[in-house]
Amino acid sequence: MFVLRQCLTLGTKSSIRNFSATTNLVNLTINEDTGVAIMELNKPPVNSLNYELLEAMHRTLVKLENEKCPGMILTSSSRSTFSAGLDLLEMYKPTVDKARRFWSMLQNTWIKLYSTPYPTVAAINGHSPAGGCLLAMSCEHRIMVPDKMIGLNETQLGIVAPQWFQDCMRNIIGERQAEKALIAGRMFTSEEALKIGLVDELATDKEDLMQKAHDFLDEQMGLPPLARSVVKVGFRKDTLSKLINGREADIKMFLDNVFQPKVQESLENYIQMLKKK
Ligand SMILES: CCCC/C=C/CC(=O)SCCNC(=O)CCNC(=O)[C@H](O)C(C)(C)COP(=O)(O)OP(=O)(O)OC[C@H]1O[C@@H](n2cnc3c(N)ncnc32)[C@H](O)[C@@H]1OP(=O)(O)O
Repeated sequence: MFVLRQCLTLGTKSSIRNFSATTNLVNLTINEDTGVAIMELNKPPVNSLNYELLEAMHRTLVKLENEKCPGMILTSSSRSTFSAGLDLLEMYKPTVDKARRFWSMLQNTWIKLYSTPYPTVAAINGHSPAGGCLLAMSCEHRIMVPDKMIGLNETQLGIVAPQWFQDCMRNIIGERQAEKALIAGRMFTSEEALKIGLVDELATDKEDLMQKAHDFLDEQMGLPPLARSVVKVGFRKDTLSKLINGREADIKMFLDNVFQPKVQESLENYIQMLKKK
């Protein structure tokens, strides 16, 4: 196993097949011996989730499903950030069609990621606010490097985390902790996130992060896959069905919300603040 992992980090061609989604927004590396996939988000500088990145992720997840992927690590090519969440520019003064198309692709991608039968682990190598936190929470296991921030901070931006974002958090950290975190739009340090169970492990650095992610997958891939996946999907089905059966209502809620003048004002101020940093 050690030899294989070393091949993986060094990128030895004999055991690694590199598949790049047609855009390079997602780098997909599949280990030919183990089948383990590493899905690396690659939209510099901070992997903000715009339509194109979400679509590339969706396409990659469909490919992994078709190829009967045995396990997947979700990570980022950015040095500072796992994902900065939804691309604010997709929500700032969009047309109705653009906003609808964007939200629908976000739903598609989340449904695919949350319902994967195979084990998934988020190797969180940087900050992970809002939609970034959603991606991490949609994996089965979360490992994070120290001194970064994670959480659903929407309230602090004057926007509301959609119900399914909230449900994902509630499923992981429980009703009371989720209520407090969501009302405040609280961001947690890696260490705080570990304490409340929002992440499962801390890693010392990127190498340790990937090692721990592989260890998690090794353990999961040793379990009978069908039984494993039935239990996983069983636990997630209520949260999934709520969105799947209410997709149109969820889009409507997003559109009603995003076009409110107060929301547009908050987005504008926030974008300006980020640009001035
Ligand atoms: C209406 C209902 C919708 C409900 C749901 C919303 C869910 C969401 O996901 S909303 C998005 C929430 N995201 C955030 O609050 C994160 C904002 N970004 C940051 O806090 C920081 O960028 C960072 C901690 C992630 C990284 O910090 P770092 O110092 O490394 O990078 P920066 O210099 O801040 O940013 C670089 C560059 O990227 C732009 N940018 C950052 N985040 C976003 C984003 N989410 N969307 C679009 N663009 C983003 C930032 O403006 C900088 O751009 P320039 O280089 O042009 O200045």
